[in-house]
Order: sequence, then structure tokens, then C-alpha cells
Amino acid sequence: MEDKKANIIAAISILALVVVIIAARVSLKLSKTFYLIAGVDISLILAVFCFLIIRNRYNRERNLLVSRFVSEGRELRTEYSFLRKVAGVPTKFKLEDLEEATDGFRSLIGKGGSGSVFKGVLKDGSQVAVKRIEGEEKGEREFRSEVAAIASVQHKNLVRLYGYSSAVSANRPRFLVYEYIVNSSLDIWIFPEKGNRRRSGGGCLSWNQRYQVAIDVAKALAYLHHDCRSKILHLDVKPENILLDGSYRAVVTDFGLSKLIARDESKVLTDIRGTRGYLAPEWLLEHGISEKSDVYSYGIVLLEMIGGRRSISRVEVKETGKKKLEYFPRIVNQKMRERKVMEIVDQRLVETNELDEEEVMKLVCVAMWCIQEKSRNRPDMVMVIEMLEGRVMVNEPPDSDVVVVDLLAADDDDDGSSGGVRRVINVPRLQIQRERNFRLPSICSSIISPISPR
Ligand SMILES: Nc1ncnc2c1ncn2[C@@H]1O[C@H](COP(=O)(O)OP(=O)(O)OP(=O)(O)O)[C@@H](O)[C@H]1O
Repeated sequence: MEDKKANIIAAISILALVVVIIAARVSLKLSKTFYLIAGVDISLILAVFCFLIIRNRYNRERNLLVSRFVSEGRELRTEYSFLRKVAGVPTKFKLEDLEEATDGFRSLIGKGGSGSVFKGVLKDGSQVAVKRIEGEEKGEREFRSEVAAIASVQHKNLVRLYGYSSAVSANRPRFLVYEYIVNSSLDIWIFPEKGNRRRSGGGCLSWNQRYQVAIDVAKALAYLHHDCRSKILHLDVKPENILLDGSYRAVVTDFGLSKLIARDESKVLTDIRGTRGYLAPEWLLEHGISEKSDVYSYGIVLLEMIGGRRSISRVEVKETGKKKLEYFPRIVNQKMRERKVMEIVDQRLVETNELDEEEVMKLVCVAMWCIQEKSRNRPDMVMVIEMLEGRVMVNEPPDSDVVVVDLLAADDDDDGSSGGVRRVINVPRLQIQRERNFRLPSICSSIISPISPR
């Protein structure tokens, strides 16, 4: 634009100078004054020409430089974003980017205890799951260090965190941006649809697929527990946090509750967090939690995959018509002792006639080892993989006298509509003191019950 203006001004000036020469020639004839004016005019015209030539050359060079810088900058940006991806550095997204990606947070794909999850597509075409974290009270620094820890974890059976968006003001939500996993979570593939509660998608995973999922999840947890710089406890292992990719391979998600612990620390004390039905007994005891608490939750998930039912469910007593809580691990324990494991397998799988009783027994035994009441009796996840992949023989687990039936699982208000799953967040950790008048608070007033056959 500037160049065009300068060129027009130069052309007008040259034209004006030529007009001046012609006018001088007409009025002054070939006098001395005419030659003087003509000389000055011609010098000015030459000066304007020179100016135009120099200016155009300068502009051309400048434009060349600019375009070189732009393309170099673009290359640098591409390289930087590539390196970020390789290094797993999370991207900081603007709220507008996420609004655009999710079409204004329109396509809700799930809702959990800590927020809602929306499907989205980023500018580069990659599909993402955007989790809006609601009611989060963490400070910005704590949030960022958690994001960095999650993003630094890279394993094919762990969901990838692409980035995050910080809260712009105190009451605005934060977002986590994950890779999108197409087949949603394991729960809709192992639990049959209930009554009139409709859900979209899902079906019945075959035995082989379930067995493969068991191995995938074990590998993800073994990596978190044993192969990361700091040991990472998941603390909320449950079917809703196990996603299935296009080939029905498991991808573990939701490190929202994860705890990083130093390698030399074997146990940590923390507030009770996690989900009812999957919490290990030690959450309520004073000796703290460890990676073995994840092993316990994993064992419960194994049993749920085998049985196609929740570990705790309400069933109707025929005689009275009343509902009572049924604890599936107790039933499994009994059937295992009676050598009748096929009776506890998901009926839909039994009908396919594709079951190998020996493999079922192996998975049941591994699950029962994982839910041993004493954490030291449970295998670690590396041992679980060895057992599942057949490199280590699986012995029959001991018959526990007492299992603390997940103290947080039973709740008198539960009408069963939650399917036995409820999130427990930040319940202050119980300080169990051996005092004479000590009573368990109402949240855990229920059951310590025998698991051995009655
Ligand atoms: N990366 C993802 N790709 C595809 N679907 C996802 C992804 N992450 C979550 N979802 C879907 O969103 C649902 C809710 O996820 P979210 O992690 O918020 O909830 P949750 O695990 O059920 O609850 P909580 O946060 O209380 O543990 C999941 O069950 C799953 O169906």
C-alpha cells in the first residue's frame, strides 16, 4: 500500500516537472532562465527516478527477507510442536480453542465425579476428549505440576494427555485434553444394560478380549508402580477408568487422583479418595496405602470382568421381597473352593461355549490373590502379568477368614441405582485409635464380614 502511494506521488511529481518545462519553453522561449529551470527540472526528474529504483530494490530485498523469516518461523514452530509431542510436553490451550474444538461443549461423552467429558476435534484434525474439571479447589501450581506428571507418563496402555487449560479466573473451570479413545469405557462392555436405563454403545466383550484387557491393565499399572521415575499410584482403578480403543485394547485413564510417591517411600497416608466398591481395606486402617491398594482394586475389576456384574449389588430376596446387598467376591470364593467356577462366569459368555475352564480358574485365582485382605499377601503387578501370561504357576489363594467388605461400599441410602458405584472424594482419613470408646463413623459403620463359606 505504502509502495503504491510512493509510486503515484513520484509519477505525479515527474509529470508536474515535465509540465513546468513545457510551460517554461512556451513562456520563456529559449532564454537563459528557461535553460536554468529545465536543468533543475531534469535533475529533479532524475533524482525521482533514482529514488524509485533504490526504493524498489530495497523493498524487494526486505520482502525476500521477511518471507524467509516467516517460513523459518513456521518451520521452527512446526519443529517445536513436534518436539513437544515427542517429549510429551502438554500444550496450554486457550478456552476459545477448546470451545471451537468441542463446538461449544456440545457433544458430552461422559460425566464423572470430577467433571464432564466432551468430544472434540483440534485444528490439526486430531480427536480429543476434553474433561471439564468442576469444583476443583487445587491451586494453579499444584494443578500444573499434576498435569506435567500425567503428561510425562507414556505407555501404550495409558491415555495420553495432550494439554490443559488453566482457569482464567477463580470461578472458571479448568480443562484437561486427552487423546480420544473410540470405544468408551469397559463398564459398558462387561455389564449388561440394566432395566430401562438405556445407554449408547457398548455390548458384550468376549472372553479372549476380557483376558487381553486384564493383561493390558496389569501392564499399565505395573508401569506406573515400577517403571516411572516416581512411583505413581492410580488410586481409582475401576471399569469406568479403563477405556477401549478400536481393537478393544485397554487404555487406563483418569489419573485425577494419582499420587506420586518417592521410590523409597513404600506407603503414604492420604485422605480417602477413590470409588466405593474398589477401595482396599487399608484405606480405613492406619498403616497407609501403597501400590498394593491399586492391586486390590484391579482384583475387583477382574472379578467384575469374569462375572459381568458389579462386586456389590442389591438383589431381591424371593421370600421377603426385600433387597439385600450381595458381595460377589464372597460368592466367587465359595464357588472356587467347591470347584464350580463356571457358575460365576458371565452367563452371556457361558452361552458362547468358548470358555476354557482352566483359564477361568486361573483368572479367578489371580483376582482372589489380588484382593487378599493383607496387602503384603497380594502380588505386585509385575507378578500378576507373569501369572496371566503363563510364566508363573498360579496357586490357589488362601481362604481368608475375614475380609473387610469394602467398608465404604455399603451405604444405607443406596437404592441400587448407582449400580454399586459411587465416588468418594476427600473423606478425611480415619485415625483409628485404640481407645475404649472408639466407634467407626457412620460412613463405615457397616460390615466386617466373613468371606469363608458359611
Ligand atoms: N479419553 C477419552 N476418550 C473417550 N472417552 C472418554 C475419555 N475419557 C473419558 N471418557 C468417557 O467419559 C466418561 C467419564 O469420564 P471421567 O473420567 O470423567 O469419569 P469417571 O471416571 O466415571 O468418574 P470419576 O472422575 O468420578 O472417576 C468415561 O466413563 C468415558 O466413557
